[in-house]
Amino acid sequence: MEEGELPWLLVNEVGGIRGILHSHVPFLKKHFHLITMKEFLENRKDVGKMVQAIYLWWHKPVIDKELLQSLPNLKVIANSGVGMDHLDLKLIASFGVKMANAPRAVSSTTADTGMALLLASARRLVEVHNISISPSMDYCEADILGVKVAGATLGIIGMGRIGYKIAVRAKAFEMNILYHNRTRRKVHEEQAVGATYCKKIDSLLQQADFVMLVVSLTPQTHKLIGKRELELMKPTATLINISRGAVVDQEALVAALQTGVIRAAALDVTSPEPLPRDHALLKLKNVIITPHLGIKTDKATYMITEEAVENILAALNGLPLPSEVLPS
Ligand SMILES: O=C(O)C(=O)CO
Repeated sequence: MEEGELPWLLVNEVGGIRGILHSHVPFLKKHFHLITMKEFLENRKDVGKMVQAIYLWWHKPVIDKELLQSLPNLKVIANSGVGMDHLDLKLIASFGVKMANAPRAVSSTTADTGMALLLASARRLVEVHNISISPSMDYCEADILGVKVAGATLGIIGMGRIGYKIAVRAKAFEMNILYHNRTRRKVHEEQAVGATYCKKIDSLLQQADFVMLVVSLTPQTHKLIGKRELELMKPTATLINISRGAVVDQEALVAALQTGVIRAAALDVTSPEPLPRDHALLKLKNVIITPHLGIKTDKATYMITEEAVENILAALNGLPLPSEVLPS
């Protein structure tokens, strides 16, 4: 690379379903020479050795051994979100490549998504919207009775940054808050949001009216919520998932929703995404599904790009990465 030339940043595409947003391009171009996967694949040899960084947008491009081998000067991969379960962290590290995520940018907006799903499910917003726009607009009162949120108990499984921000929001909605986390929060943090620690998930499941999943997907959390756990929940309880689809045994969830083991589910994440159009979950009235809305607001996505740039520039300048992720 010539002195003064911008470092080369590989992105999947610009625009489209899996491309970075057009509105982020001017900012990225201030710092990098942008190159898309299509341009890279057309001229692998010449472009490959120029690329020093990758910005992953919604898990794309796929990082595999072949790609890593074709990028001999790659220094860093920045992810446009907090979950890194789509990456083989050990493989990437074995190429001497650093990795970063974007925890600062994502937490408030993802917490908002969780609360939006909780409220929408409690008050059956999708069902009543459909009633409201139907030609007959006919309903009896029982059709629209929801669940009272104030005074209800929310069980948060995963009390990291996002989980904590959900607790902040739930407190404002006058909910009682239980949480489970690998490590207990400090007492003053618990007190600030009025949250009670449950060492055992089972006790949280038995008490909560709403259970919100906010854990990362790891081998330990894969199918964390299965038939047994669903059966521990109250028949009046609602499951909300904003983590990853694979944290729930989806077949068990379908059965639980069909047979009244639990009241309802609100899912921002499924496995796979999107679900096949004939999937049983899409046919249930007591389910709300959103398309991994997570962080998707204009401001939060822009902040993610800013956080990614900050991490990439740190890595390229040999400085500590503000949000480095190490293989466990
Ligand atoms: O940050 C992430 O990994 C998300 O999935 C946000 O929804």
